[in-house]
Amino acid sequence: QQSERVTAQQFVDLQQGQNAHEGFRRAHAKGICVTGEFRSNGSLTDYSNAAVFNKGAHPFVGRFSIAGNNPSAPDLKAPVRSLALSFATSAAQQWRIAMNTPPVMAVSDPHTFYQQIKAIQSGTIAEFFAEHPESADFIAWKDNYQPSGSFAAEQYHSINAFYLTKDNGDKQPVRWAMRPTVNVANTSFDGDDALQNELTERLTSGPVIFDWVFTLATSEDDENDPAVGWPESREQIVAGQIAINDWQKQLNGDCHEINYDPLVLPDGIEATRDPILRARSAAYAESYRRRAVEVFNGAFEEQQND
Ligand code: HEM
Repeated sequence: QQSERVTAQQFVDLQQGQNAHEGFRRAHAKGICVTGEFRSNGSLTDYSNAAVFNKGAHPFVGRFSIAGNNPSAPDLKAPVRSLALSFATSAAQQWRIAMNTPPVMAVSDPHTFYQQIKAIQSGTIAEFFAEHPESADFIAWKDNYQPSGSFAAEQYHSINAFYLTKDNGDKQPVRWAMRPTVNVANTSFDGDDALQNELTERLTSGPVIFDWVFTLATSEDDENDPAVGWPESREQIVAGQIAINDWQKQLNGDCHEINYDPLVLPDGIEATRDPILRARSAAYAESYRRRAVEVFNGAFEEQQND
């Protein structure tokens, strides 16, 4: 059955909870800014006009985060870890990407996702899953997922599909993932900032590298449904590697004022009709508007004078 429709404001009200943390993102509130470059090998230029795929190095401003609305939450307790990237090849050609550790969502539309968040908050998620057969792929992932000891050792997924496009009208639906190049089963870091501290320590000895892997859908796959995984036999193309070189604390870092809106796309990448993408864009804008007003009104004045 179709869930009741919800607005971006209702989403953000629900996500921020009773006591909003002023000036912070209403979801993925705890994070760390990073910078680096995408070293493109040029292998996607047959599929897309996006300048980012031209062979060479393309800088980005990124952010590792954990899901949740609390900017001081314990890193190792979060069920989902995330990586966001922002490429700006020119003022008009920007690409904002926000990825999570699960490869799929548990539901296919925003209104049902709203009900899922309510179920998590009220402790009834088992009942929710029992009533939602479309959650099967998500649950299969969740049951096998072992959180690693490092942001560098997770695999981050686009979840939603997009089109790679060419000027001649060719359109290839894809999902992508950042595939880690290190294996870190556990960490010796503890405390609330274990993952951030592990990352900053790791970066003192060199960049953190991921392979950027694109999976090409066939006509058998529904690119508009983020809850259904695609068969492992689908063709994959490694477009190059992202290399993260440096970090900044989020409050004074370059990522803080970026809204990683998944509909900010350059020429050569287009949105699918997946309704979650529109809901994300609207909710991120609402969250951004709230935090921007609070920062303007002095939410961080004390911290910035430290
Ligand atoms: C309807 C579904 C969703 C809603 C309503 C939603 C909502 C939000 C909101 C309100 C923010 C804070 C934005 C800001 O203030 O800058 C956020 C951040 C984020 N979301 Fe979502 N989200 C949804 C689905 C997803 C999905 C499917 C993914 C992964 C592919 C995702 C990944 C992220 C990440 C990584 C961030 C943090 C980005 C950053 O570092 O700034 N979200 N989300």
